[in-house]
This record gives sequence, structure tokens and C-alpha cells, in this order.
Amino acid sequence: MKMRNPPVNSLSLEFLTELLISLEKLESDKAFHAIILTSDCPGIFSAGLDLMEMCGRDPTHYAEYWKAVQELWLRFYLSHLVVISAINGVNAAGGCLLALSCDYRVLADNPKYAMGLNETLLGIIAPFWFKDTLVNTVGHRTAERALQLGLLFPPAEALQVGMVDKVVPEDQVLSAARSELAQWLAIPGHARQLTKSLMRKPTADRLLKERDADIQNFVRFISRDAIQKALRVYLEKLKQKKT
Ligand SMILES: CCCCC/C=C\C/C=C\CC/C=C/CC(=O)SCCNC(=O)CCNC(=O)[C@H](O)C(C)(C)COP(=O)(O)OP(=O)(O)OC[C@H]1O[C@@H](n2cnc3c(N)ncnc32)[C@H](O)[C@@H]1OP(=O)(O)O
Repeated sequence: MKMRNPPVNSLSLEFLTELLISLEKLESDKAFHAIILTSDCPGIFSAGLDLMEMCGRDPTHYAEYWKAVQELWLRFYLSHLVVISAINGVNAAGGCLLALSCDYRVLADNPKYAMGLNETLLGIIAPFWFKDTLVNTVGHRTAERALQLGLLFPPAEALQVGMVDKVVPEDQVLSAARSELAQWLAIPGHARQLTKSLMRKPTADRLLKERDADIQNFVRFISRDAIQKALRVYLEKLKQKKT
């Protein structure tokens, strides 16, 4: 699955919906057993959630958007397919969440390709299920520091803290993901799938039990004047970078 939403693969409502539909199609076709998730945007895996979806819109839109973000995470996190990410670019916040929801992560060895949950740098908060997904991957202490500081880890550090499983030269990221896949596909499918569910269901259930409350919290939080101002300032900084 090659993500293509130029220029930065931001996860707009439309793009989230496209990803969901693609995932559902692959999952319902018995011929498919695995996905390699990668990017078609040079140097960028994903810039995360689309800030334009969270800025200057009305509460109904925020609620619809957040429901789609939840849905994408739940579907990827619990997918019965083997999902491996071949991370071939910078990968921020919501994009990093997507990679953390995969079964295995290969990152291209380029110092520009940092990844992490950098929400605090924008003046926003990583929701509890983003946090849980990170804790499940790197452990509590590393997650606590990374989340508070909004750290984006370059490849060597991402490997060292366990955020990714392998770092390889850029031109080998897809072939390394394919080689890894062979090992996962050699395991009897039902045993692997049940084990995945055993490991992940408690985390997913936390959100499933509080889904509506989580949407309401998001809408309340993102609608605050101070948060809207912080997002506008951040977007402005991104644009000014060019001048
Ligand atoms: C107490 C109660 C608590 C309740 C809590 C409830 C909920 C929690 C609340 C909120 C949580 C919301 C969670 C959000 C998670 C996210 O994913 S936020 C997004 C974070 N992403 C980033 O910080 C990345 C920002 N982008 C960049 O750093 C760079 O763009 C890049 C990816 C490194 C690429 O750099 P490059 O130089 O190649 O490109 P440009 O920067 O020039 O960008 C091109 C173009 O794209 C626009 N853009 C970039 N990123 C985004 C984005 N994420 N969304 C929308 N648009 C983006 C950029 O502005 C440029 O636009 P142009 O100038 O018009 O061309």
C-alpha cells in the first residue's frame, strides 16, 4: 500500500477514508495475507493528521474527522493481516501512530527521516490511545519522555529505543520489509492472528469503550480558542519556513 497524498501525505478526512477503504478491500480478499505500508511522496512517510481538518472548522466536522481517525487506528491496529511499514521518509505524529500500529517497522537510514509523536510541539496532546500505542512499543519511561518533549527520533535513536525494528540503507527499505514478511507468513495464520489479538485487544478495547467520550473530548479540546491559535501559529511557521 503506497500512500500518495502530496505534498506531505497529511491524513485528511478524504485520505483517511481512502486508506480505510483500501484496507477493508485487502482484508476481505482471502488471497491477501499481508500489507507493506510505504509512501509514494519522496522523503516523507506522513506529516500526520491534516492540520487543516483541525483548524477553523465546526464541531460537527471535528467529530466526523476524529471518528475517522479512531476508525483508521482501530482497523490497522487490529488487522488480521500482517502489516509491515517500510518507512521511507519523515514521519510525524498521526503518521507515526500508523507505523506504530504495524506489526514490524523498517526505517530508511537517512538522518532527515525522524519519527515520533510530536504533538506537544504544536501545543496539543497525544490522545490516550496514541500514548498507549507508544508505551506498548517503547515502554513507559521512553514514552513519557518522548511524549512530553515531543521528540522526533532520527533512525539510530528510533532503533535504539525500539520505535523501529530495523534501520537499513534507503534503497533497501522495501526489500528488507519483504524479507521480514517471509518470517511472519511462515507462522500458521490462525495462531499468529489470535496472538496478535491477545496482545492488542486490551489497548483497543480502552478506546472502544470510550469512543464517544473521546470524540467529545477531542471536539471540546480542539475548539478552544487557545488551541486554535496554537495550530494557526504552527501552520504559519511551516509556511514561513519557505521564505
Ligand atoms: C485535557 C483534555 C484532553 C483531550 C485530548 C483529546 C484529544 C487530543 C487533541 C488533539 C490531538 C490531535 C492529534 C494530532 C496528531 C497530528 O498528527 S498533528 C500533525 C503533526 N504533524 C507535524 O507536526 C508535521 C508538520 N509538517 C512538517 O514538519 C513538514 O511539513 C514536513 C513533514 C517535515 C515536510 O517538510 P517539507 O519542507 O518537505 O514541506 P513543507 O513543510 O513545506 O510542507 C508542504 C506543505 O504541506 C503543509 N503541511 C505540512 N504538514 C501538514 C499537516 N500535518 N497538515 C496540513 N498541512 C501540512 C505545509 O503547510 C505546506 O503547505 P503550503 O505552504 O501551503 O505548501
